[in-house]
Amino acid sequence: MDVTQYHSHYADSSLHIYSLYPFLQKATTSRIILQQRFSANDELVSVNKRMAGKAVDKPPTSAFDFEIVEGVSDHLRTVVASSGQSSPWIDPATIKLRQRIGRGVFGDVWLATRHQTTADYDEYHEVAVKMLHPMKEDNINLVLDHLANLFTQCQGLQHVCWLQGLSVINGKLCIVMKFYEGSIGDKMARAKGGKMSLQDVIRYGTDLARGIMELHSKEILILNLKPHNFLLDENDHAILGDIGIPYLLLGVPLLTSDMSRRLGTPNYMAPEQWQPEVRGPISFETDSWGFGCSIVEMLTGSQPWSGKSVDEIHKAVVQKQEKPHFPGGLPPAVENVIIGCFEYDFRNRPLMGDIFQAFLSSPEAAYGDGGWRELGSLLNLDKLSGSGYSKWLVLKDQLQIRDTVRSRKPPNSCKPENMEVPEGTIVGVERDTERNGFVLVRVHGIHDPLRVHGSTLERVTFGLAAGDWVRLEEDRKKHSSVGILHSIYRNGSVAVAFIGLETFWKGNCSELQMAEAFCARQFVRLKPDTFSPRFEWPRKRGGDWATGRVCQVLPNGCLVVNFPGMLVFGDENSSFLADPAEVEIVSFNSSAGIVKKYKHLEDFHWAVRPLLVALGLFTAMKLGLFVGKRVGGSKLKKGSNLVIPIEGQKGEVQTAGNAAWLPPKVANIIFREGASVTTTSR
Ligand SMILES: Nc1ncnc2c1ncn2[C@@H]1O[C@H](COP(=O)(O)OP(=O)(O)OP(=O)(O)O)[C@@H](O)[C@H]1O
Repeated sequence: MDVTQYHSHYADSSLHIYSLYPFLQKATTSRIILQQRFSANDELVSVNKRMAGKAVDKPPTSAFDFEIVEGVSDHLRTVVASSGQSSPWIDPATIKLRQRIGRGVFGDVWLATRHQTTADYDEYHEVAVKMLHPMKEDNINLVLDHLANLFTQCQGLQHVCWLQGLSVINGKLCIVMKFYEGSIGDKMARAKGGKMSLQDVIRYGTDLARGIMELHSKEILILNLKPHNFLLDENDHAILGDIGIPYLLLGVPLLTSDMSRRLGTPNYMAPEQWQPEVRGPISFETDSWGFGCSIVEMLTGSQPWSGKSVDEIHKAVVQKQEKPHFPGGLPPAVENVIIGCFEYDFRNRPLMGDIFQAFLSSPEAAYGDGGWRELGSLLNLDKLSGSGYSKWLVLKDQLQIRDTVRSRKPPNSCKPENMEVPEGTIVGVERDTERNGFVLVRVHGIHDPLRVHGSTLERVTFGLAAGDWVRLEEDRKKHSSVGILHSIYRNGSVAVAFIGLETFWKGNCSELQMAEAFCARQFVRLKPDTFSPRFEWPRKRGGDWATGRVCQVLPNGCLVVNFPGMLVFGDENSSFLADPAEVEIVSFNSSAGIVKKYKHLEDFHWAVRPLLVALGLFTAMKLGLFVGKRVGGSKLKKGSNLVIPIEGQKGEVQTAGNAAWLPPKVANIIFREGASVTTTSR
């Protein structure tokens, strides 16, 4: 293929972008030819001059002396849109990189010039080019495919950075975008104290929530929300500058990758974002966390977790489950929604629509001059978040007439505790309280419908409700076979979270079976047929697998397990993860025989065994002394305390009182009988 064929090839808009890759090497040649054509063609110069108000005087001769047509004309936008854009391809020869303006984990951003020419006009425009880091050749087609899809999805979105096309320059994939005036991050850097007025935060926040909703409606997650990725247009509107590159590159190995930062920028990353296949999956609500962090930064002028290393942030967010601090005194709706953004379990966070509503309902006008009035000290959100289901979780499913419903189980519980509605059908929804109101439920055997608050009910479709534990009929190696159902639509399509998957598994409820539920405080051990568990699992002294206690259930069913029966020293890891498909529940009742029951008792606390051993010795001693005294003729009155002489001790010491050093549960077990044992010195 010669250069002419190559150009006509690209002109064919139906051409699929990844079929172009083998010919990219020729791009440099084609650029030279294009420039020669310009230099020789005075006609084109006069065409330029005819472009009202946007003419350039002479054609550029090098990569750095283009004259720029200010802004991006609507004309160009129309041309791009009307070209059908079935091929988003931009000839690399028409792009001149001028200056690098940023370097991120996924690539560099360049200020560049794009040359566009038709029979009627000839224009040079400033564009921004996001040049992705090099990747293995095998992956290029896959990423191009994703990019082409992203490009199509993003066309016409109002609050998202305008993508002009895709190209490959020097073998690197490039996203060509409109060049914007600057970012919110830049504006903050110039502002006093590095922060913004509440008025601006609410105004920009509303714009951004709109942009995020636009992308979410196309099933695109952004995963990299931060003030430097919020661009400002010529009308001072905030535009989403990152169109979900981390999401796009999910699972694609990059040649130069910092794995800890592959899924976003640490300061803004949600707990599940650090290891989505273990603590995930990532979801729309992952962006709610990033949005919350960005708003906090815009309000305070300091980055969440500023001054902490990546490891420290990981520890704070993922392990200690800490939340960023933010100032009080915000409009109540905004404050509530931001508190919700920092829920550890993403199901309890608001969706972007909820955030948008909260920002929209907080008119900045109510705050006078828009000055930031900081009321009180920083709020620690740890204290604010309550237990139980959040309002945001309940709002995610709107009940409708004819839905089958049942009472919701309390959170962290396997069994329903108050089944006011074991199963019923919605026959009425209160209209004036649509989003969070009462419903009428017809329950079998009860004459009149019950009036119940919608938040206490969950929808049951084909026998399943969100939150149920499910098993995939077909066993798949990559991910666990047991997971948690997150949503079930009325047509039976489902989204399930499984360990091993970074995003939801989507399918039909007919592929699922109910699975045994796990909840906090249950004891679990590896199933006998599990020889190499997915996660590290400790062994007892004898070499058998230890039994642990579930302290948390993650949204994908991953169990966080502690081992109270094992003594932990210093910094040793005290909590482990477990795949629910690999463990079984252990309980006193299910432990057959006295030996197994005793062994299970040892799982409650590491001190049980030494104490019982000590108690056994002690009892033996008591018995020995008693027998000795009987033999020696001394008589103890019935009911009197047993007195044990101890060398060198003065006064009476109640051993039961000494149980204060014991953990309370162990103390209860051992001293439950209320035996009074006294020691005294001779
Ligand atoms: N279309 C654009 N117009 C103007 N400036 C842009 C555009 N896109 C990005 N920028 C700016 O370029 C800089 C670098 O952006 P980039 O997104 O690559 O870096 P980053 O935000 O540091 O890292 P990353 O997003 O990869 O985590 C940012 O300051 C951003 O504001």
